[in-house]
Amino acid sequence: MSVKIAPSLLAADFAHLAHEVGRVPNADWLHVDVMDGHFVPNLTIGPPVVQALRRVTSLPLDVHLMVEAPERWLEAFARAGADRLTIHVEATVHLDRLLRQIRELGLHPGAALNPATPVESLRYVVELVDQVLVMTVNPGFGGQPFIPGMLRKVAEVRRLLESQGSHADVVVDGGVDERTAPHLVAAGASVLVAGTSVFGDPDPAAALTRLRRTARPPSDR
Ligand SMILES: O=C(CO)[C@H](O)[C@H](O)COP(=O)(O)O
Ligand SMILES: [Fe+2]
Repeated sequence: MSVKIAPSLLAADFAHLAHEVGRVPNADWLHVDVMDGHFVPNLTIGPPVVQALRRVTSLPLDVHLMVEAPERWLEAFARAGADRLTIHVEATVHLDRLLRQIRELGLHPGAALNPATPVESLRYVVELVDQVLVMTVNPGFGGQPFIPGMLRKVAEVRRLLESQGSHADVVVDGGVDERTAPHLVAAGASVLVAGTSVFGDPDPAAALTRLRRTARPPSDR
């Protein structure tokens, strides 16, 4: 299974988003971080920006909702043209219902875990998700250092999925770079979200290619 790379636009130049999207033609997905100033202490972007991005790219738009009461926003992001919609398990007491709603809207549902949230919280929704996002930093900001303990968690998520016959993607988000990527892939990650390590590079496409290479087995680099 080849690893997918999803550059995070959080680290791109917001004044020139269309240009930034054009700098990562080799991406598999584009990761869009939505923050509401409540679930996380930061505010970013909403459906109008996703709609604008939809007009300038055919890459899958992977929307990561870091918002309270995500049920208020599912339809709006579906209408805006999101392809994949990930909600945090900590943000709702109706995880099962919302994951089903995302599927009914025609999108790929995802569930995200903050660093302190146990993998066990996913046990009864495995069949409802196309991806599990493991936060490898605390959500809210780009450019933070990777939390090493999350490697064990990635492996635990992969084991839980496999135990139920699920081939859902395991997405890792936060502090992913050429140093951490090989460990994350070895632990079971299949999608690497990378903001700073891609858009912080003068040549984001080259940085993405390097990241993809480090994610391969050493014999295949
Ligand atoms: O969800 C996020 C933050 O909450 C971002 O996707 C993540 O931080 C990516 O940024 P970086 O690669 O710079 O760590
Ligand atoms: Fe994210």
